[in-house]
Amino acid sequence: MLRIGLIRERKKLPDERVALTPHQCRYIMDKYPNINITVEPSPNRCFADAEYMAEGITLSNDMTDRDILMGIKEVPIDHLIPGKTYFFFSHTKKKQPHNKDLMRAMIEKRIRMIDYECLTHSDEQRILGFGMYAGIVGAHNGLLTYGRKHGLYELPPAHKVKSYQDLIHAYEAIKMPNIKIVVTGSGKVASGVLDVMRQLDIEQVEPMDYLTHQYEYPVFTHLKGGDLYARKDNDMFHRDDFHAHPEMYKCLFSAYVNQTDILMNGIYWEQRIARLFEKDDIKRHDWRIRVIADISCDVDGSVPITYDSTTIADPVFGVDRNSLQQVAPFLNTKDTIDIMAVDNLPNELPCDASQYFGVHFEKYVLPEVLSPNSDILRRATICQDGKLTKKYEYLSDYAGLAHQGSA
Ligand SMILES: NC(=O)c1ccc[n+]([C@@H]2O[C@H](COP(=O)([O-])OP(=O)(O)OC[C@H]3O[C@@H](n4cnc5c(N)ncnc54)[C@H](O)[C@@H]3O)[C@@H](O)[C@H]2O)c1
Repeated sequence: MLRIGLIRERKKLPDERVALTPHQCRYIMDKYPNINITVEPSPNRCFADAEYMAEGITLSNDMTDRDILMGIKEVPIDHLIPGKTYFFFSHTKKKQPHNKDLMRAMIEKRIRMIDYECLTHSDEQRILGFGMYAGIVGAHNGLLTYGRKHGLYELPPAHKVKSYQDLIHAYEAIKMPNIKIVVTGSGKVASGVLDVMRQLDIEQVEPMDYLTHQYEYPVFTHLKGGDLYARKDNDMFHRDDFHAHPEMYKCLFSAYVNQTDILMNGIYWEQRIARLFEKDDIKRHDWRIRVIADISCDVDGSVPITYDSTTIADPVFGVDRNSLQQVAPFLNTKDTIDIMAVDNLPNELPCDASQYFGVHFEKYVLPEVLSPNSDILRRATICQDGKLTKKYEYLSDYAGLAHQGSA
């Protein structure tokens, strides 16, 4: 029997998401009679304890008999049960300073840590994530902000509705003005943004048409790697070369700033990659962008006027184009740009996001959990038996292990 426990989220601002919905727990227990799932009660989860009970799932505050414990965000150190296998987003693989103590505690408590973020197919594509819902909510927030800034239409905030379906319903009552939108990125975030574009019947056009035509209806163009970057020496784009040597590439976004009303940014970004524009560019007399939904949300990153991340409660700030200073949002003037930079977007639609996550866990990860020798789990295991695994030995200093043999 494999005993799984769904643990309660305990971060200061508790997350409402959960790895498996009540219905998914029931489905898994019916499909695999050798799996038993118990749920730790929680007052904050988007599915009530009673919904798990209604599916015949046991609730318990005692998780010590479980083989595998599944959460979403970092588990507080004093709640880590020694020797257990945990699945959650540990945010340790980039040596994030705020999780150094957690990393050390996991080693000390001989935890087997399997990080959702590190679960990949053999081509390195991630198996699990909430990017799709970050894209959906981020695009929605961007459109909401544009409507409010210009007094054109009102949309309900995503966290005030029950599901994405309710947002889609709200779109039926909106006639979008003939604006132009750029969508950047090629991952799960971008697919979420594209879904919202489709739901609103916003027409997709090719980048060249976008740059050279004006339309009587709303349009968007989708800029992927080759549309956004070119090698400085020969103007070419090769994906693998770009990933290996991003500093050799220049960004081509400048051509779009005088043709775009909303930028929906969903790119992967790191310091070596050129920004989409520089701060002073927003002073350009032909600058047209009024709203930026910075879903990537790298502070001072690809969007240099993302001065800070924002919250679900207070999602938007303005930036004055002349002073470059932060100002109030929703001012109906050409002199300001509104930035939406919420860093936990999927939490605005926690039930839908959890459902999406659980489906992928059940399809692609659970069979691996049941297999005696899973490469997928091996690659995603950061530590076990008091040691880092070979792939993560580069975390030795961070984990407080001066020099170790691999687990
Ligand atoms: N604001 C939020 O709440 C929120 C939520 C989820 C994700 N995000 C952010 O959005 C961004 C995009 O996320 P996603 O889920 O679409 O990512 P993803 O993993 O689905 O896609 C990343 C894409 O970037 C490309 N890429 C370019 N250079 C790369 C490199 N050096 N290494 C790896 N991939 C590279 C990949 O080919 C891939 O297509 C990320 O920065 C992520 O942190 C924000």
